[in-house]
Order: sequence, then structure tokens, then C-alpha cells
Amino acid sequence: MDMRVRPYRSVLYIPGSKERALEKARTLPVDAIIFDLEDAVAPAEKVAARDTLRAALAQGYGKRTTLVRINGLETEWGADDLAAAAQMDCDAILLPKVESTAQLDAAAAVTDKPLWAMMETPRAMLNAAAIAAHPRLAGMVMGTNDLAKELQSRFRTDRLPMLTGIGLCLLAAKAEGVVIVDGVYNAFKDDDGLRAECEQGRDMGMDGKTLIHPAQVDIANAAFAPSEVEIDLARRQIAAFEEAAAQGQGVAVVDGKIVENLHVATAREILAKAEAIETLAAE
Ligand SMILES: CC(C)(COP(=O)(O)OP(=O)(O)OC[C@H]1O[C@@H](n2cnc3c(N)ncnc32)[C@H](O)[C@@H]1OP(=O)(O)O)[C@@H](O)C(=O)NCCC(=O)NCCSC(=O)C[C@H](O)C(=O)O
Ligand SMILES: [Mg+2]
Repeated sequence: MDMRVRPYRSVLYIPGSKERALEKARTLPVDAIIFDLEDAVAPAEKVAARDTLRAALAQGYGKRTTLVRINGLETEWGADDLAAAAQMDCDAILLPKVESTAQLDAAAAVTDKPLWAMMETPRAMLNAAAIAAHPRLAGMVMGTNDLAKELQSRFRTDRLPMLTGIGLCLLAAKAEGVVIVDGVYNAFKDDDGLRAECEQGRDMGMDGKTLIHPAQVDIANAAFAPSEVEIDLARRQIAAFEEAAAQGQGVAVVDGKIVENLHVATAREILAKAEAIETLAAE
């Protein structure tokens, strides 16, 4: 499926050590899963988590995209995590705290799997263009908890302190055509807060949101899917533009707004995304 069309609305973290959660995920309507060996797994459980995760992935997760987040290659677990993940039934490997292309080169020397990068430090934001342009990079994940820690910023509902960093990563991802998903919303019982943050991410151009709890899935799926209003408008824009083109005109007007070929391209992407979501849901 075309990467610009494949849904990444909901990307759920699951600690690689939690068997119940690993099982539960097979029942959840998530577009992608990050199987975590890093921060969600206690040091004493890290080695055993590799085997737990390998066994879970071998049983399959349907059409969901599967990513394994390893520990940093500079840690005592990183190299063995990477070697283990390279042999697992997963779609890609997610590297934490990527700050340079050298880290991607080191992982690329060990595995042929696509690589994703956690973007979660100020240096990562400053090097986002080079990271996104790495030939093996397929996606970026915002790590907004680590970013807040590094920035020494305060939590704000509008996320003002981190918008510069998020914006740099978005520009880099869009310039290179790689996926980018937003950071987690920690208050997993606060539906309204999550909904607002999803809307903000969607408005900015994020492909989806990383999540920490099953209760967050439906809100993210709704926020990052084309709405009925958007689908209806897209259909009408395409029809109006085709009619105008048939009459030798390059521009149409729908709802009092101009429609040019670039708007039609966006409209087609909206319909393709809606169709891809339907296809995933049907499987
Ligand atoms: C946050 C949690 C610790 C809450 O756990 P718990 O109290 O057990 O939740 P519930 O009792 O409400 O769980 C209800 C059922 O849902 C299952 N469950 C819970 N979480 C998940 C999950 N993530 N995936 C799949 N299933 C899940 C429970 O097993 C219950 O199932 P059932 O028995 O059938 O009722 C917990 O949600 C959790 O551990 N979440 C993940 C935390 C995590 O992965 N953190 C690391 C990633 S965040 C991060 O690092 C971001 C980044 O790096 C940054 O810097 O920002
Ligand atoms: Mg982090």
C-alpha cells in the first residue's frame, strides 16, 4: 500500500514484557503497534522480554504494522536487542533517541528491515532533515516526553514549548516523504485532552498519534481519519474539476472556493486514505 495512503492513525505502545497486553492488542482496531523493549520495560525484565516478544510476533498481528523499539545502541542491551529484532516477524525497527545519521548507519549494517527514528531530543530536531533523508528511514515518531525533559519545558495544553521542534520534524518528514506520528498523551483517562491534542496534530499534518492505552484508540482513529464532510467535499471537488476540465477550464468553484489541480490531488489522497481505512477494517 502507498505509504502516503497507508493509515497510521493509532500507533499503540505495548511493553514487550506484558503478555496480557501483547495478547489484547490482537483484538484492538489499531493501525500499528510499537512493541517496546526500551522505557516501558524494567531493566530486570529486558532480556526475557526479547523472547516474550519474539513468541508473540510469531503468532502474528494481522494487517497492523508492527514496529519493535529497541534500547539505544549505546546501552548494554542495544546490540542484542537489534540482533534479536532483526530476526523477529516485525515490519520495522524503531531506534530511540536518534540524533544523527551515524546511529541509523550502525543499525542498517545489522538489519535489512526498514528503520524508524524516535525524535525526542533538541539535537534530533536540529538534525531532522539529515535523519529524514537517510535512505533506510521509513518513519519518525515524536518522543514528546523526552523532549519536554530535555527542553525543561512545562506541560501546556497548546504544546507551545515544543511546537518548534515538532515543526522541524514535520518539515523534514514531509520533505522526504516519510511517515511521522505524534507523541503520546500521558493522561490516558482524559478523553477531551487527548481529542484536542489529536486534532492539533492532525491540523499540523501528522499521520497519526502514538498511544499508551487501549482507551485512546477510538479517539485517535476518528481524529486522523477523513471525516464524512471531508470525503463529501473531496468527491464534489473532483467532480466539479473534471466537469470544468471537460469544458476546457483549469479551475472550478465549490462552496464558493476555488478548486485547482493541487486541490484535486489532495482530494484524491483523502479518498484513497478513506478507502485504505475501510480495507484495513474489513480484514
Ligand atoms: C498505562 C498502563 C501502565 C496502565 O495499565 P493498567 O493499569 O493495567 O491499565 P488497565 O487496567 O486500564 O488495562 C485495561 C486492559 O487493557 C490492557 N492494556 C493496558 N495497556 C495496554 C497497552 N498499552 N496495549 C495493550 N493492552 C493494554 C490491559 O492488559 C487490560 O487488559 P484486560 O486484562 O483484557 O482487561 C498501561 O496501559 C501501559 O503499560 N501502557 C504502555 C506504557 C508504555 O508503553 N510506555 C512506553 C511508551 S511511551 C514513551 O516512551 C514515549 C516516548 O519515548 C517519549 O519520550 O515521549
Ligand atoms: Mg522517549
